[in-house]
Amino acid sequence: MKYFTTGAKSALIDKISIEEVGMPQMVLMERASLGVAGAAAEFIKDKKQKILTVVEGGNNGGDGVAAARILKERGFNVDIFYIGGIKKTSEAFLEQIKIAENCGVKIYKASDDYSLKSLLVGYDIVIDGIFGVGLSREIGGVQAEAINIINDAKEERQNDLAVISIDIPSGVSADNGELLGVAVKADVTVTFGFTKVGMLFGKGREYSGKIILKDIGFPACAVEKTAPEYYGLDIDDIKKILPVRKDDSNKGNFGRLLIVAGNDSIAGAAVIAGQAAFKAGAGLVKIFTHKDNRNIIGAALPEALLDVYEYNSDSEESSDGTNHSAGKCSGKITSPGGEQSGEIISSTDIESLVKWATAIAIGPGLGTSEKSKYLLKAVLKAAYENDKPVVMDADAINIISEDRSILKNLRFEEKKWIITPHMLEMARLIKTEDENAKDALGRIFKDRFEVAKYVSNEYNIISVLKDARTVVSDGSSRCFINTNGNSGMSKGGSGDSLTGIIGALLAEGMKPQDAARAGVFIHGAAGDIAALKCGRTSMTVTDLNGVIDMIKR
Ligand SMILES: NC(=O)C1=CN([C@@H]2O[C@H](COP(=O)(O)OP(=O)(O)OC[C@H]3O[C@@H](n4cnc5c(N)ncnc54)[C@H](O)[C@@H]3O)[C@@H](O)[C@H]2O)[C@@H](O)CC1
Ligand SMILES: [K+]
Repeated sequence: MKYFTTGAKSALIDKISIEEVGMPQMVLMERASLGVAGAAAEFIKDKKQKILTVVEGGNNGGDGVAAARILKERGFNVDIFYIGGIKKTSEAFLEQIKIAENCGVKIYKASDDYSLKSLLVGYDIVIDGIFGVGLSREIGGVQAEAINIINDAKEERQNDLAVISIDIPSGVSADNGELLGVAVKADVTVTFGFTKVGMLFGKGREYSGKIILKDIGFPACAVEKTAPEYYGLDIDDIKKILPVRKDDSNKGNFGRLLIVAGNDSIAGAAVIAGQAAFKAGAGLVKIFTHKDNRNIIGAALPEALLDVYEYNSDSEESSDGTNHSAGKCSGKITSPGGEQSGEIISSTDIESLVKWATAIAIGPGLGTSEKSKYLLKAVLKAAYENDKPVVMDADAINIISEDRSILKNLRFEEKKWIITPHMLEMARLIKTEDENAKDALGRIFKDRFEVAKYVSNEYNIISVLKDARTVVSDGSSRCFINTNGNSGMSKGGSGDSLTGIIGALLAEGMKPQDAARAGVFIHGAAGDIAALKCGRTSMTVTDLNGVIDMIKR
């Protein structure tokens, strides 16, 4: 397991390490600077290249000054530009300036009328030590000017100017990846102890470039005392929570997943979810879908069991009952305004389908018509009454967004169900009456963890907030952040695949929180293998589904 820290948590780890454990600040700073110098030396290679370390007067600047001194001692051609615009310079920074001057490092001060713009022309590399995790508000004035000069020079000179940020690109919020006014666009960021949460998401991710994580010796007791909330898992952690597939077993040992998906003439989502479920290890998969999909799904996924329903609206001739002799009526549907009515006819009633399953996945391609609403409500009610785990995605979420009482009325004592909205679906799910989806989306970007946590507690379920980095919340203060996966997965069907994987893991008996975390991890890892095999541009969800089993091996 690895932790990710916010700005406040990083500062607290510093503080406890220094004030309570007794680590001298200058020791931590020296180790941080050695880390920066080492990473920079590896990146630079040609010692003739000229490096300009641009600093402010906080501890991030202190790291910058110390790194410049270490690089100089190692024979690199390095100078410092000191902006000098913050009110309170840190003592460590001032001490580092003294040491650097004693070691003969040239320091250009803006207060001596040196211009960063003119100076920068003569340099090949910028080391950014302007702000670190102490950044607390929008950047303006001289620091914004310096950052714009660096970014403009980078834009103009592209690969002829490299930018290395210390700890976090100056201007990126360590908490959510948003830019506080302006931010340095780095090629490389050398970060200390823990990757900052803001470097994983949105602009923060883009601006960080390649992230190099350096252990600078924060004592474990200091870290534990701060109880970091955000964490990631690696393949070994995931393997520990996956069910063991014993040799002495049969298909009945690996669960029965009921997938309620598809709509008249929409079969693809059900096929993708079913494929993924088999690949993720489900013993039996039954798809419950519209009768029109029978032949397509039967041909595309012959290993799946299939149960179909027929929908007769009142306006159709077949609604006279004559066609129903072979079927059981699952329910009559009337829209609230009475504008649409009809009935769902299936050979197996919904209660029996749900009872057969060890878990249920519902939503892919389901549609949002009255018929789809009826199906969702009937399946969830039966699942609730029969104590079955459920994963809900896509149209299931869209329907719930319109009528949140569906979920609110089915609250278990424990969190047994999983919901997997992407950012827009989440926005629809949380938006208040006087808010539009765009504003709700803005709230998610500001604090996705809080939103995921809110949904988890509001409905007493596990929430999986899907994005380039997916977050899983069980409603506690701790959140899992998944860091694998790639842009090749941003394609139609990707969510259906995740639903199938999570459904399979639930059906195999995993706890919902574990099924959600492992499902998201397996999905991302399979996406990475598919990208290696086929390339991000051309990989498809079928390619991803095809390699799911490789992660479980
Ligand atoms: N404290 C420690 O012991 C260590 C700190 N380290 C470094 O120190 C950094 C944190 O240092 P600091 O806490 O001094 O903070 P920073 O160096 O990030 O920022 C300096 C100061 O700028 C001011 N400031 C914040 N936002 C501003 C804005 N928008 N405009 C103008 N001024 C603003 C604040 O007063 C802040 O303290 C880390 O990111 C890391 O690089 C490392 O040396 C490891 C050890
Ligand atoms: K920085």
